Amino acid sequence: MNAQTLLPILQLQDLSFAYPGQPALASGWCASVGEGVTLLYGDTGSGKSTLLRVIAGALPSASGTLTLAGARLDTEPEAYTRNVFFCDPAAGAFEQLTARACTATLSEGDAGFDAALWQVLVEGFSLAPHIDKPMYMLSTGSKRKVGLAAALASGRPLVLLDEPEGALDARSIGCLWRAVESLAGHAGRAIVIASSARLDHVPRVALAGCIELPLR
Ligand SMILES: Nc1ncnc2c1ncn2[C@@H]1O[C@H](COP(=O)(O)OP(=O)(O)OP(=O)(O)O)[C@@H](O)[C@H]1O
Repeated sequence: MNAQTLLPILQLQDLSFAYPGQPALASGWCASVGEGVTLLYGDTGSGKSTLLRVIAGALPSASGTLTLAGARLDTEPEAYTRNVFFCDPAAGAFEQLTARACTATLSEGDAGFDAALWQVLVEGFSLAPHIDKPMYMLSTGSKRKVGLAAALASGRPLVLLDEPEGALDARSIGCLWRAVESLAGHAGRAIVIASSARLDHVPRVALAGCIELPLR
């Protein structure tokens, strides 16, 4: 546990998780995530994606207390999950929706969704020609861009990004980090980026904290 804290947005207390028959990926773990960008760093297979899913409330077999922007996952699951953006559009749940409709679904209940920023990201990610196509017609990279544009335009207090550079072209990677940089200074907002790279190659994004796997 070595997350540094400004204002805690996410608090994890006594968190434990193991897949059936496997060693624990987290055991009695405590951490706070504050405003700005926190890196969730670890080698391939160390558990980054799993921990993002636990934090998103998508793996209910985890134990412990997770509190996000004042809402506890165990006692106020709807309020908790409304406060977090996490999605993997390449995973297949949105195949029959257009990219625009997928975005509308992902931003449901998000009063702070920034439609103007989303439009800028659609242009920056070269998504405009694809935005009214069904997701099944999009490449893996374009699907990931749809998810990233929705994530970065989200007004939810916590945004979880899993290997955000994956399958992106160089221009889109530039757009991604410019957006992350500008969001990093927003009060009441935290971005957790899972990556097997330390992000040293992104000098413009100053990290507020780093959580390193395996958790100790
Ligand atoms: N649904 C699952 N059921 C059982 N074991 C799983 C499942 N998903 C992942 N695992 C295992 O849990 C461990 C952590 O996987 P996870 O995908 O969270 O790691 P990661 O750090 O995100 O890896 P990568 O960098 O390759 O994405 C791995 O040993 C993986 O095989």
